Amino acid sequence: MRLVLGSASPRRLELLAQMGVEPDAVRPADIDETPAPREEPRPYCARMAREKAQALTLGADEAGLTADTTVSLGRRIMGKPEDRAEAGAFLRALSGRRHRVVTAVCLRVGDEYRAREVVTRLKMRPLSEAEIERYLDTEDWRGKAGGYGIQGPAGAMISWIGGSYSAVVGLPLSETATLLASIGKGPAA
Ligand SMILES: Cc1cn([C@H]2C[C@H](O)[C@@H](COP(=O)(O)OP(=O)(O)OP(=O)(O)O)O2)c(=O)[nH]c1=O
Repeated sequence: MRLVLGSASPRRLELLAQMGVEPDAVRPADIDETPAPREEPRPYCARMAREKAQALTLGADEAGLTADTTVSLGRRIMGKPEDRAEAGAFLRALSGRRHRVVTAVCLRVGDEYRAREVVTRLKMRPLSEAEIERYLDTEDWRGKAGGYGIQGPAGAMISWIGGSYSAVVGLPLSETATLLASIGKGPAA
């Protein structure tokens, strides 16, 4: 069976490569990422991963892998910031607080959807306004949920993590390996 990665994220491709998996094709799935009224972060994230999988066009011999990463501060959903001002607002809200990063991964095989969700807890140390502005200047926040990337300069802002580092970066390696094993692929096959 061929594996199609339904993602435009270079991180997801790299994380697959880290476990020795190279997809046969990469087909980014474009969906509407607007949360529903009062939708909570975890169900929202699971719905996004599933809708990305549903949006994929797959051949009969193809399985599709998609994922979604969402930062959650209490019930608040923080997706990819629209602009610098929104990234700054996210960071000011996260500064000195604990939050969660939810990553949902979905494997579509025919009309069957096999899904996993991973919740990682993190603590961001208090950030000064000057530090936030310097980070925003790096542009590293672009395209990253919550307006930060733990794998870049923002790694120095995270004082504690409980859960899966790879899930925060975009793909939980262990759970993805389990899903891929169900189609005979990856390190756990
Ligand atoms: C919190 C955090 C998120 N991110 C990234 C992972 C995801 O790429 C992004 C969240 O956006 P997503 O909507 O999950 O993914 P995407 O739009 O980049 O790609 P696609 O939907 O095509 O798969 O934030 C980091 O790289 N590091 C981090 O520390």
